[in-house]
Amino acid sequence: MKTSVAISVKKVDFSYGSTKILDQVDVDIQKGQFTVLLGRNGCGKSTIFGLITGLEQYKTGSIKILDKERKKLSFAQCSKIMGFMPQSHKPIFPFKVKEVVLTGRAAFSGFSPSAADKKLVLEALEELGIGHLADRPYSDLSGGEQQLVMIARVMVQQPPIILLDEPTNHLDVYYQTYVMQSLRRMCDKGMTVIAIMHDPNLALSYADKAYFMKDRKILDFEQTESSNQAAFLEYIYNIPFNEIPNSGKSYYLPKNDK
Ligand SMILES: Nc1ncnc2c1ncn2[C@@H]1O[C@H](COP(=O)(O)OP(=O)(O)OP(=O)(O)O)[C@@H](O)[C@H]1O
Repeated sequence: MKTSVAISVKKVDFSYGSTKILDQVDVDIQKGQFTVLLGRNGCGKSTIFGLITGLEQYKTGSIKILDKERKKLSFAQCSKIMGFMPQSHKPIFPFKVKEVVLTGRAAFSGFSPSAADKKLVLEALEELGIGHLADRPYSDLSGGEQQLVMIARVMVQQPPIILLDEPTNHLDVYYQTYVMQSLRRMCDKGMTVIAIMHDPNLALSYADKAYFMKDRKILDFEQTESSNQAAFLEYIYNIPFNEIPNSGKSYYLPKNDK
């Protein structure tokens, strides 16, 4: 039976050596939704992405990508289903931006990119508001510009599922908004996007679904058993928050009683 679930994680444990990072983690990522994953530094967010993308191996439990057990998918199959932007990427050669983005098409076009591949590259750069960078050497760009190029590189793969590890961490407020709106539009067209983020307000403003990690588990922001969501955020981040109503939504700011 076909489901509406893009990624299903069931009862997954994971340790680095003797240090347990995930304990019986369960989460279902819905197709066509913009899902965000937050939590304190070192809580295990990138580790979950590593298990989903195959960079790390799970020994217990199950991870299904579009109904297929991830362990049984080849690298080539995974790269057609999932696009992944890791947290850090080191520029080595001074390739032009458009050439770097074109490498995102490699799984489809090999070493002979077509005119259609090149058109996709320029469209992705325009979609992210960085068309003007197309001919610049990638290694000369600022950290934020490089990050936008890496997002474009994932977009041109046109996979049904995209995983982004901190897509907005180097961006100014303008580009943070630009990227979040762009990811929102991609989900509205049917793509599944999962992003690791650190700013709860930015994440909650655009996402359909928010999960937070704490104590080796994943918790659903909507199904918190805390008395309210500010209390839930206090539990996650170990600092008190104020809930600030704003145009029918809530913002959460750390309390500053000074
Ligand atoms: N290859 C590794 N070997 C040993 N420990 C690791 C390894 N990778 C990560 N860890 C540890 O596992 C824990 C979870 O790391 P992970 O990168 O998943 O956290 P994170 O939630 O993504 O953190 P951040 O928000 O800081 O990026 C951390 O304590 C980290 O030090």
